[in-house]
Amino acid sequence: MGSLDSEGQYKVKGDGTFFNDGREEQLLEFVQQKCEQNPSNKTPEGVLQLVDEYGSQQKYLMNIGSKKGPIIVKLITERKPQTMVEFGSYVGYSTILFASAVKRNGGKEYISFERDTKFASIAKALVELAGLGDIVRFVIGSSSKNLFVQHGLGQLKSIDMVFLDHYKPAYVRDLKICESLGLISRGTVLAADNVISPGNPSYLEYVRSTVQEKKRKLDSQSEETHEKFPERTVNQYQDVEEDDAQAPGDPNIEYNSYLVHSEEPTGEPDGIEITTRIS
Ligand SMILES: C[S@@+](CC[C@H](N)C(=O)[O-])C[C@H]1O[C@@H](n2cnc3c(N)ncnc32)[C@H](O)[C@@H]1O
Repeated sequence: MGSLDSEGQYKVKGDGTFFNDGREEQLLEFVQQKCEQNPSNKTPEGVLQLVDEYGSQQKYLMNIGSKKGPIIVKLITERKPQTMVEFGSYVGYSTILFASAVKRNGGKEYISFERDTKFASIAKALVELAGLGDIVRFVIGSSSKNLFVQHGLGQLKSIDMVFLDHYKPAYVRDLKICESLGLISRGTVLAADNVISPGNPSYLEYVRSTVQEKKRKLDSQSEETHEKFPERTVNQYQDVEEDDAQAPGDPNIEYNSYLVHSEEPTGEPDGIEITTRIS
């Protein structure tokens, strides 16, 4: 992966548009050109290095980056997941970084859920350039609906590790769907990005709750709301319809959960919540 020192930090996000303004197509062209000029770039490390180069020298990209990424690579190396699922591919940075680690550690499949067709096709092109087309499968559309679809088709039977990095209010909803579908087994590990920046209090509350607390909440039928998220986070994908696929979850599942502090590729403080099902 691209090893960036403090001088190689990504461009700051800024207050305006920070994605879907042509930069993703520009990135793909940049990486393709560099790979044509020098085919030795066509490896996971080579492609990630080029994406990092674009993010630090041209425009900000909402990738996990080279500071938080290794936290999850270490988990993959320790736990050796056979099947890993990711929510939110964007341009495929985390897909390449984590699928490469899954493959190195004997895993079979990396399934990446991405709502946006254009982002998914850019991610797919970069994954192919990185030589990981044999292990990565993209599922395009809303993650919540597609979890039901994939499960119904028999294409998703169990998950060993999950990386959550999509619409922040959907973390709890998709985890509950996975629980209800029986996809979360004892030992399944969840790694949730951005729990400090922009933050995800509802998710942290859910994975840190006791069985009794979850049962009480389910009994009182309290609804998930967007109240605990900054307006910018709720409206980030405002051009898409709100998801209606839901499931109650399994309150009997017990998790062990802890926060690992780290940084965004811009240097901004952030953290990853690591959660393991213990019973
Ligand atoms: C922060 S980016 C992902 C970055 C990527 N994981 C990485 O680190 O390289 C979030 C992505 O989630 C996607 N997304 C948002 N809501 C989604 C949903 N409900 N289902 C699937 N993808 C979603 C967005 O289109 C966007 O590409």
